[in-house]
Amino acid sequence: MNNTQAHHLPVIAIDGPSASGKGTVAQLVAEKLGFAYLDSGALYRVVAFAAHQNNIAWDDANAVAACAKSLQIKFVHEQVLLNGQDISNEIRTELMGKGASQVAVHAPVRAALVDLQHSFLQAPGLVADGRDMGTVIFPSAPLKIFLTASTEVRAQRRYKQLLGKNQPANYDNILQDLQERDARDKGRASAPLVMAEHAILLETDNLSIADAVNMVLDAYQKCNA
Ligand SMILES: Nc1ncnc2c1ncn2[C@@H]1O[C@H](COP(=O)(O)OP(=O)(O)OP(=O)(O)O)[C@@H](O)[C@H]1O
Ligand SMILES: Nc1ccn([C@H]2C[C@H](O)[C@@H](COP(=O)(O)O)O2)c(=O)n1
Repeated sequence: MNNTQAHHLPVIAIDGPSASGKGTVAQLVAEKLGFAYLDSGALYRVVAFAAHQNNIAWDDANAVAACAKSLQIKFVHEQVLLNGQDISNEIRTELMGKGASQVAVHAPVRAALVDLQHSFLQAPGLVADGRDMGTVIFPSAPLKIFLTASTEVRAQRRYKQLLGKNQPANYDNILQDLQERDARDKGRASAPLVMAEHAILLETDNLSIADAVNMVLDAYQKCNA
C-alpha cells in the first residue's frame, strides 16, 4: 500500500503512561473493529533487549540507534520476533520496560522506528498504542485517546499482573519504578508523553476494562457520524 492510500485509513491513537491499560484496551478495540494493532512500546523493548544482548549501553544514543536500524522485527499473531527468534517473554520483563524507556529518550532511536510504525497501517484501519501515537507518529488520527489512571492504581494493576504471571512483585518497588518511568517518558526532549491536542481524556481509576473499551468504541462511532 502506498502512502497516499494509507493516508485515508482511520487510526485510533491511544497514548498514556505505563500500566494504564492502553495495551489491553487497544487490543480489544482493534478486535471489535477488525483493525490492525500496533504495540509501539514493544518496539522500544526489542531495541533495549537487542542493545543489552550486544553489550551496548542504553545511554549510548548513536550505538543504540545503529543497533535499532539493523534489527528485523516482526509481530506474528501474539509473538514478537527479532531476526526470526521469538522474544515475546524476554521483552516483557520490568528490566526491559526500564531499558525501553531509557533508549526511547534518544531522537535517533525514535527516528529509526518511524517507518516500521507507519507500516502497521493497513485496511480497514489501525489501533496504535504508545506514548506519541497521536502527537508524532499518527498526528492526523481521527480519534486520539489519552488513557490514564493514578500512579497507585497503575502500580496495583501491575502488581496483580506480575503475580498472575508468577513473577516476583513488590508493590513499593513497582510504584517507584512507575514514578521514575513516568518522569523520564514525560520529561524527555524528543516526543515526550503529552496529551495530544483534541485527544479525549479517559481516566480509568474507576472504570472496568469493558467500560473503557466501550467508551473508545462510542467515541469512534461519534467521530464517524
Ligand atoms: N480498567 C481497568 N481495570 C482493571 N484492570 C485493568 C484495567 N485496564 C487494564 N487493567 C489491567 O492492568 C494491567 C496493565 O494493563 P496493560 O498492560 O494493558 O497496560 P499498558 O498501559 O499497556 O502498560 P505498558 O505501557 O507498561 O505496556 C493488566 O493486567 C490489565 O489487565
Ligand atoms: N510510542 C512509544 C512507546 C513506548 N515508548 C517507550 C517509553 C516506555 O516507558 C517504554 C516501554 O513502553 P510500554 O511497553 O511499557 O508501553 O517504551 C515510547 O517512548 N514511545
